[in-house]
Amino acid sequence: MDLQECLAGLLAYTKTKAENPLITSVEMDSRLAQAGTLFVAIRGFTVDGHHYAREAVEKGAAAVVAEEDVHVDVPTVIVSDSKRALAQIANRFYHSPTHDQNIIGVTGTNGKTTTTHLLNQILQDDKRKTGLIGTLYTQYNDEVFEAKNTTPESLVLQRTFSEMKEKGVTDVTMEVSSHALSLGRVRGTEFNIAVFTNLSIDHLDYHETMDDYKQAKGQLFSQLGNAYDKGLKVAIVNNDDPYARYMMDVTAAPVLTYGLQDGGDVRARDLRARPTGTFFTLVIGDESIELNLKMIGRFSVYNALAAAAAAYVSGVSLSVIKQSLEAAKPVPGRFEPIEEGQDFAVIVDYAHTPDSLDNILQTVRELTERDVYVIVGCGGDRDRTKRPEMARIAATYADEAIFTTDNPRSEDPRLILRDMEAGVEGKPFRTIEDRKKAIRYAVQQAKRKDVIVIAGKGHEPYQEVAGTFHTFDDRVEAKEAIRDRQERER
Ligand SMILES: CC(=O)N[C@H]1[C@@H](OP(=O)(O)OP(=O)(O)OC[C@H]2O[C@@H](n3ccc(=O)[nH]c3=O)[C@H](O)[C@@H]2O)O[C@H](CO)[C@@H](O)[C@@H]1O[C@H](C)C(=O)N[C@@H](C)C(=O)N[C@H](CCC(=O)O)C(=O)O
Ligand SMILES: Nc1ncnc2c1ncn2[C@@H]1O[C@H](COP(=O)(O)OP(=O)(O)OP(=O)(O)O)[C@@H](O)[C@H]1O
Ligand SMILES: N[C@H](CCC[C@H](N)C(=O)O)C(=O)O
Ligand SMILES: [Mg+2]
Repeated sequence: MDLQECLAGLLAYTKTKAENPLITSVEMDSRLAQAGTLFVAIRGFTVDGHHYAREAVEKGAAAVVAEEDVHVDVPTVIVSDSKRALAQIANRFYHSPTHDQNIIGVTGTNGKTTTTHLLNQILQDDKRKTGLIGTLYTQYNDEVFEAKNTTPESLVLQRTFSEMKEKGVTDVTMEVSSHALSLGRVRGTEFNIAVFTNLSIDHLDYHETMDDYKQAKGQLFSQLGNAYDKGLKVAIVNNDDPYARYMMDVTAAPVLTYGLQDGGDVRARDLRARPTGTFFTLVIGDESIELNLKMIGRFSVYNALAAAAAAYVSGVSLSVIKQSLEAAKPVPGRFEPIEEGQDFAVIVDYAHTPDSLDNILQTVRELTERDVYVIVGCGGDRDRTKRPEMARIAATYADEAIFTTDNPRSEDPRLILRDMEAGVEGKPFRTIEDRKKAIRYAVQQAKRKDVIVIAGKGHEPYQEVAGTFHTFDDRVEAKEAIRDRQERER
């Protein structure tokens, strides 16, 4: 494709040279530039891509897109917003890959990874060729690719859709983070279905107010638009969430609601929670079917309903939805039980927001009368308002709350712990800064049938401390601690 064709979607720009070179790749990172690359300079949070334009040209870039003249020997296309231009160029360069795929975007504070996994599984069980993009990985065609972000930058995203399309993928389920929406990463992605899970406190370091956070999430629904050029477009909204009304108001697409209260289009009737699973009647319009979920907790029912609703509007039958949800395996690091033959329970979970912690601890409390140990920390360089809240919730539900380090990143772990401790009034807690020791302590103390919840890091295989990623996996640590205890008791 030549430069002019790449630029066809842009309404206004100026060019420093008239030449029209052949473009063989589009890159936003100078380190990836090669002969024939169109390099797009982005002003980032850390550095300014404009400073790397010269390096890109030295590596062979045939043209540059930038917000100002970068004084290089190849044509420079000057635009007012290079990030917006990148999304349009990427979409053009990869031939609008999402135009003829079924694209389902899931947004919300909690439950995106779980819901997308359930939905991807249902679509696979319906014999579709599926793609999955999210926090854990990008997955299609039996291949798994590492994910840097929950929702990748527009360029990577369009490239991924295009590769998926080449491999015959028809249905793509993806997590859409609020960062992605606010930073324009999904511009150019043509969604058929947008799903809203819930909204609660998180990322207030980035969004500053809940209103701003809500508006970012809302963009997925306004982006659905009212155009029917791509066939079906549906907004699927959790009716029981206080922000549901907003998501419905900002979309012109038809809305399907779900929830546990009466009145939702998709709902769970006669819910029965058991330690082994959750039983309910799945009702969609005037159809209904009995469901035995292996997952526990009301929050799991919400995720199952969201996945069922999106599968249903994608044309999957209720019987396939039932079979798939009943067989669903736990998502790595989400309420994942650790079994090493011990006589107490250990659960690793990714709850790193007040709402998610509240949900899982409430679930655990409902299931046991025995002692509950909660090990939790809070991430550094992230929303500080979460810290006292998460500590308060842990201390409220736990018989023994143990505060520890999560990913301190550039912050002093002791100061993060002080922020947490400030949220606890009149309830006992213990602080063990070293996460390994915190896990070992709880494993050592637990009596028969007690429950240990290790929250906040789920699937993460590392601890990020002052710019270094140290190998650390809660699941591995828990197993080792249990084995050591068993060894000692033998
Ligand atoms: C705050 C934020 O969102 N940062 C994202 C941003 O990085 P940045 O702005 O710091 O980029 P930068 O390093 O300043 O680089 C600017 C430009 O210069 C270019 N460059 C840089 C160096 C060089 O030698 N040559 C060069 O060309 C870069 O390629 C880039 O185009 O752009 C990068 C590329 O797309 C992202 O990977 C990165 O996400 C970082 C890793 C991150 O932590 N993001 C978090 C906040 C995030 O987005 N999280 C959400 C999930 C949150 C949730 O739901 O819980 C997510 O979707 O992942
Ligand atoms: N529907 C839900 N409502 C509230 N909490 C939930 C829900 N589903 C899962 N959780 C809790 O939130 C945690 C994170 O779940 P999940 O990874 O599915 O969410 P996410 O939205 O993808 O999170 P992230 O934005 O960090 O990627 C789980 O480990 C669990 O504790
Ligand atoms: N996507 C979330 C993950 C948080 C996970 C938690 N372990 C932490 O480090 O705070 C974030 O980047 O805010
Ligand atoms: Mg996720």
